[in-house]
Amino acid sequence: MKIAIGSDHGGFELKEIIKSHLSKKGIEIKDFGADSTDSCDYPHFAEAVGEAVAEGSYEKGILICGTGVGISIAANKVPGVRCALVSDCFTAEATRQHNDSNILALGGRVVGQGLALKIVDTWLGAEYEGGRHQRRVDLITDIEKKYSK
Ligand SMILES: O=C[C@H](O)[C@H](O)[C@H](O)COP(=O)(O)O
Repeated sequence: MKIAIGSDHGGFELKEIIKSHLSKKGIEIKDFGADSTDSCDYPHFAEAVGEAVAEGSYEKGILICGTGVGISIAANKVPGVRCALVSDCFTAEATRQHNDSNILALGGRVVGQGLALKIVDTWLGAEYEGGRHQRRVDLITDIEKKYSK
């Protein structure tokens, strides 16, 4: 599995912890930045990771900012991205099973490191269920197409 990851300064420390955690599991990770805790702008990283996932270069993505809100809003502007902001393990599992989310967003100032890693493992390990959920995912895609140029 190839994972694209990105953060702003507010998510930088958690990004490094997640990278280390996933590397130990043998998961291939591409870091799209940021490279430090210097103040920067989360939409750049959301766009880069969003495009990498939407075009299929990476199967899934992980994005982290201070709250996870800004970076998830920005990522969801990229057609094909279904980015879920998650702060509990139930939602981590359900958003894969029901929404086929392809990017996980976390708040580096919200969730502790231990919970964040549990969320990442749960999200990566859960499978999309399809069935009745596919109709709803297709309806999301229809909205996206309606507003695309
Ligand atoms: O949704 C936005 C994110 O939480 C940002 O990480 C946050 O707004 C950055 O704030 P500041 O520039 O005060 O560190």
